[in-house]
Amino acid sequence: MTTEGSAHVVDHARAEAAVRELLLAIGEDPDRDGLAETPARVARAYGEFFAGLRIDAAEVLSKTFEIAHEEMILVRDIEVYSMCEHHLVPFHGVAHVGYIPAKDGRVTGLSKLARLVEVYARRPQVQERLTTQVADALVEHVGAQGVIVVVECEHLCMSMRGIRKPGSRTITSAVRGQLRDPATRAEAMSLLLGGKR
Ligand SMILES: Nc1nc2c(ncn2[C@@H]2O[C@H](COP(=O)(O)OP(=O)(O)OP(=O)(O)O)[C@@H](O)[C@H]2O)c(=O)[nH]1
Ligand SMILES: [Zn+2]
Repeated sequence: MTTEGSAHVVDHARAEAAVRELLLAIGEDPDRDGLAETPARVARAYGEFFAGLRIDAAEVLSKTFEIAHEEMILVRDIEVYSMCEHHLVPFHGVAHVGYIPAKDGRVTGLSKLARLVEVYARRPQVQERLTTQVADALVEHVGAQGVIVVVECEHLCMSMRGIRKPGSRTITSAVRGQLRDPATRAEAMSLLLGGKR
């Protein structure tokens, strides 16, 4: 998980004051034993939740290497934890990221695909933007000739509040370049769903 340096991503004093205010707003006593350290804990947790705001996708994808592979590379079932920007509650699920390398056959490390998902998930987000940002970063920084990103998440803002429909899952996809071609896209989808359905 990409949480390195996360302790520094929020203004702790400000976050702690805000959490204390929230506790007062809901009618709690922020000084009672169990809550006394909560503002500090929440500030640290927010440092992790939003660590992606301070990580540059270009840097994550800066190292590539030559393996002369010109076919699709797909990493499936990358766990996603993000925060809905409307309600600041989590949405979570999986991302599948596939790409066709640049013409020069240079690829990025497999773990970097998961790190890339983290960069954009660990921000106030909507699922559509997360999906397109991951796709666009692979085109921009790796020179991918084609990209497919599929994200499938449950939004707690739809489960534990509001419409209260636990178990509903939202699926978003983004395709770029050669993956727009129906045959290539069909191959990607079969790899993506392979062994699952
Ligand atoms: N498109 C999209 N919508 C999202 C995402 N996360 C949450 N939402 C939706 O954002 C909308 C915000 O709607 P509002 O009417 O402004 O807020 P609300 O009154 O809290 O809405 P309800 O959730 O319907 O109670 C809701 O319909 C949420 O389901 C997301 O990732 N993508
Ligand atoms: Zn929400």
